[in-house]
Amino acid sequence: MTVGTLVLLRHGESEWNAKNLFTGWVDVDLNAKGETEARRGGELLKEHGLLPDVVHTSVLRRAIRTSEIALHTADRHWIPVRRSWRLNERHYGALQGKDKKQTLEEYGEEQFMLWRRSYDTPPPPIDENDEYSQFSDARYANLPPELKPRTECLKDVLARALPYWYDAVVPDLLAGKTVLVAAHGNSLRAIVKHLDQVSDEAIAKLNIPTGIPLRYDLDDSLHPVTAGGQYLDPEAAKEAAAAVANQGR
Ligand SMILES: O=C(O)[C@@H](CO)OP(=O)(O)O
Repeated sequence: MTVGTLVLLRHGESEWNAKNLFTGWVDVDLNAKGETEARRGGELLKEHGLLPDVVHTSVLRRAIRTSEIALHTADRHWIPVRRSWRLNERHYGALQGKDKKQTLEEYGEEQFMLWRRSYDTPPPPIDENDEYSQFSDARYANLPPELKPRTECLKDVLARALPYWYDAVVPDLLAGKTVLVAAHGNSLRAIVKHLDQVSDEAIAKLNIPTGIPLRYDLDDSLHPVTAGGQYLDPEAAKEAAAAVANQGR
């Protein structure tokens, strides 16, 4: 059996990444740098001959637009698209809209990093009527209330992403396709944790840079041939991942 190739792509820099605000499910757009990163992502796909047959995205603008720009650049704008809230960024609860530096100063390093990177400590829940709540957003109208998050830790993200992974992404991989998944820092960390069987402790140290495609070749059991996959621009990925790790400082 030939298993297809998986390409993970975190959206380019968003308006709120640049302002250093916790974002989560808030539907902010890419900024100009993010659009450039998305184009570069598409060029890398083209240069490496890694041309997606199908794309899966979250229902958030920054991932959708990144995939569109990258695919347009790679001349693959015509491939089938599927979207799911299950690929959304982690819901950041009451931290959505808050400044990362101020939050670090107010709560201290330990609490800040527990909220940002621990596997199972969610931030405080958001109030349904908060200006940054998505409780009444039309795109989630058909979700039963118990599935609509008020906050999420990475463990929650993995639990809601896995049904989509197995129902929608895996069948494409098993059909031998090159599958692009355009999503977010923390939803991609959850998928990487699952693929590479990263421990709950080690996942805290893993950061995904914006706009650089991460290639995974998988064996018949869907285990990565190379642990951690391969960034199409490894040098840029290393530098950009360190910058993500240092946000708030
Ligand atoms: O704000 C967010 O939604 C995420 C991704 O930008 O931030 P962090 O890297 O702090 O988890």
